[in-house]
Amino acid sequence: MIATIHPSTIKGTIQAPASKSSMQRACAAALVKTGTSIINNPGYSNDDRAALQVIQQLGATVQNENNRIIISSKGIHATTNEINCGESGLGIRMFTPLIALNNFPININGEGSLLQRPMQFFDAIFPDLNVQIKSNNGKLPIQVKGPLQPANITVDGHLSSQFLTGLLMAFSAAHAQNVTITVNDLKSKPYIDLTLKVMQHFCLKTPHNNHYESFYFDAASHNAAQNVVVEYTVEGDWSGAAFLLVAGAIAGNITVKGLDVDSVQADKAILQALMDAGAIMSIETQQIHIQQSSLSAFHFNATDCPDLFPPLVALAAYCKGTTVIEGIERLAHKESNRALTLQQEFAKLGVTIKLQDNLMLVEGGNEIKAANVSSHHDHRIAMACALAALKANGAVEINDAEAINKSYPDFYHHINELGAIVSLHH
Ligand SMILES: O=C(O)C1=C[C@@H](OP(=O)(O)O)[C@@H](O)[C@H](O)C1
Ligand SMILES: C=C(OP(=O)(O)O)C(=O)O
Repeated sequence: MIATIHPSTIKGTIQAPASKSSMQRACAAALVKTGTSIINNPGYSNDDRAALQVIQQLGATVQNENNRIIISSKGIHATTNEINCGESGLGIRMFTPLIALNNFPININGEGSLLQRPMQFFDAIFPDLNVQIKSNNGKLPIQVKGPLQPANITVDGHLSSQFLTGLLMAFSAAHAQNVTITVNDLKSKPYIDLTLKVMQHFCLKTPHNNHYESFYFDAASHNAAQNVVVEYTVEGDWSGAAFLLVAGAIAGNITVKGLDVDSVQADKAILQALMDAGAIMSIETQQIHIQQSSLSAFHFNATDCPDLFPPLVALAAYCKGTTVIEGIERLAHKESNRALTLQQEFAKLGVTIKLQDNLMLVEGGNEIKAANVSSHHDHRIAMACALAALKANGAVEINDAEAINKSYPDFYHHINELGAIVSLHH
């Protein structure tokens, strides 16, 4: 699909999408909990759909009912030996340790960019947890045979927090007692806060977090709250809403609803970047108002919130001066190599991006040019280019525009509802 975005001004009120980080964790927690769980405000991005599929293959039943999902689980009992996690990095890294709780061989695969993303963490750690693993040189497909048994281990957290999220869930499911996961150099820390928060909400045994350096499951035995029906409301998504807020700062006068300013989501940090850029905003408990203003270059460290790079680059393109964003090492293994794809596609829009050590330097404030760009099948690159288009000197055509379905299927509709001129064609 091609999305053509014409120069536009946007105004009005819009609801933030459901967070796939919150939704996918809720699916996993509902599977681990046993009994009945109710999920309100469910997401329906491709990653969310993949998570619902996986928990059913692991024995849960899922019922859709008027904007809520009812999940029943009797614990983890795989009903198949072939599980596909779609294109979701979190999905595969969170569910693989849960899949490994079964005692027979299961093949795990994925789709699209996920086939290129690193999984060697599992090759390194699983033998210490009684899990036999065969991988394709540290990539998909992989085969695991458990059952996983919690043990004291030391893991490397620098590549991704997602593997740790999976281990924390699986240790909890296996009723870990008196066991510690030690983590070196953990990145994306707030995502672990979200994992622990969801685990707690679902009454799962939750470890003590010792400054993100170790996670200790104490000696207490945990009686799963089988008969308690847990109700969970999926949080509004700061990662997707970051694109709306930046769109507002570039071209708007808009209000975004449904975001929790007290959320532990990493990408809530977009507010700081917008303030540093001089955006005019009013932040209230349940809504954020933001309008176009003159913007200036800023300095931001995105090491722990790497998904903000694409909207930050679109913002920086409209900020006078050179914006510096730290943390490009975190971008190499996302849906695309995002430092390079941002550099390549924004060059077509007339924006120079330099990559220097761990820094990205964006030269902003010049006219954005009409261009034909590619998403590289990366949802966040597609959305970043759409924002850049809002005040360009002509239309911007985005190829492979359907990539947005991975996290934010309503994105083009939402900006169109706000008045952006968008045409979608095949
Ligand atoms: O746990 C999560 O929900 C996520 C963690 C982050 O990954 P890393 O921990 O690999 O940075 C983030 O980039 C990803 O989009 C979602
Ligand atoms: C990298 C992302 O997701 P995941 O790692 O879960 O595929 C993302 O949403 O930008």
